[in-house]
Amino acid sequence: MDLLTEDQIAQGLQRLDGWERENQSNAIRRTVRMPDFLSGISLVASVAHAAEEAGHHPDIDIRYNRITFHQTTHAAGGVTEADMEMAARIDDLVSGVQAG
Ligand SMILES: C[C@H](O)[C@H](O)[C@H]1CNC2=NC(N)=NC(=O)C2=N1
Repeated sequence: MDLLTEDQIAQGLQRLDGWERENQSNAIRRTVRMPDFLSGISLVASVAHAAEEAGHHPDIDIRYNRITFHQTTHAAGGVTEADMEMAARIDDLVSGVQAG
C-alpha cells in the first residue's frame, strides 16, 4: 500500500476525531480517557476485534484509564489509507463508549 503524502495525512486528520500526526514514529495517534481501567480494557478489546476483521492493527499504549492508539503501516514504513480507515473505525467505537 502506498504511503500518504504529508498533505494527504493532514487532510485525512481533518475527517477524524482527535487524531494527530506523530513524527517520531511515522504514525498518527489518538489518546482517549476512559472512566477507569476496565472500561479502557473493554474499549481495547473492541478495537482488537475490529483490527482482526480489518487485518490492520494499531499499536496500543494502556496507562490506567488513558489509552493511546498509534496507527501506522509497518510494512510501508508510514501512514497509508489503511491507517486512516482503521482510525475511523476506532473513532466509531470510541464514540459509542467514551466519557470524556
Ligand atoms: C500479513 C498481515 O496482513 C500483515 O502482517 C499486516 C497485519 N497488520 C498490520 N497492521 C499494521 N498496522 N501494519 C502492518 O503493516 C500490518 N501488517
